Amino acid sequence: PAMRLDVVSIFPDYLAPLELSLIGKAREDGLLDVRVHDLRDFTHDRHRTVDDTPYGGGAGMVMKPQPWSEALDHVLALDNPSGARPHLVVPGPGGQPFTQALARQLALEPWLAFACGRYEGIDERVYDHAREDLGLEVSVVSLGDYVLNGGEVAVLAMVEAIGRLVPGVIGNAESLVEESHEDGLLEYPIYTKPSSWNGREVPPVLLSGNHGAIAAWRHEQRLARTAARRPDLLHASHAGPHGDLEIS
Ligand SMILES: N#Cc1c(-c2ccc3ccn(Cc4ccc(CN5CCOCC5)cc4)c3c2)n[nH]c1N
Repeated sequence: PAMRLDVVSIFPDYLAPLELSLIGKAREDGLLDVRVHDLRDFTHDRHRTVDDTPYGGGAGMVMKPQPWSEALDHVLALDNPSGARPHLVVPGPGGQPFTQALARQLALEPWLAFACGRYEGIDERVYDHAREDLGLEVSVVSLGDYVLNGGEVAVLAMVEAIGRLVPGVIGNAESLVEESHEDGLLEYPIYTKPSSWNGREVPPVLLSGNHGAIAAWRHEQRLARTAARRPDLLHASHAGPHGDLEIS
């Protein structure tokens, strides 16, 4: 059965890229069932109001609870005769870090619903309502330590990271194995034809056909790159036989 992904946003067009390329193809192949909903469809005033001023003062606006409550009811009722429950994922600057490990966990779930906030965020009672009244698991997740204006960009990234882990979405499965962050080291440099370009040569070892030497060179390159760019990812298990981190 397809993995179902619902996204609620006041900017549904922001999610249009999910109709393209890999995710788009996975949708055509019935591997992913992606539905985008406009939060304003769940307002009832003439101005389709979704925000208001914060109690207790402070800058900016807060998203009102009622539209979110009706949007979640709609998502839960749509094509859901069994009454199954989605895992509600809410992007937020204060959320738990979105990592490859979390992407792998979420890729195992049959149904994810994403709430894209804007302004200063969503009234806290929506989270309480979702957990306590709707019985949903709710996770607040952050892309990283920088400030965005809303959750849509984060959902595009999360849906791509999660979607590509769903079996069948990526053609050759082996490309999923050899990739950064899977065993904690960054990736090695990659090259393709021509072997000489702009007076620059491809490292000869890669043309040697000596697969042992190629594997050793690639591991060495991954260690060096990780040491240079992400020393935080290096730990004892990457030390060489001499107990040192073999970095040239
Ligand atoms: N994922 C992810 C994100 C987001 C993200 C995700 C969702 C929403 C919804 C609204 N915004 C805007 C926004 C920005 C900053 C703040 C903090 N406030 C603290 C108190 O002072 C005022 C500011 C709140 C809301 C969002 C931002 N940002 N960065 C990530 N990695």
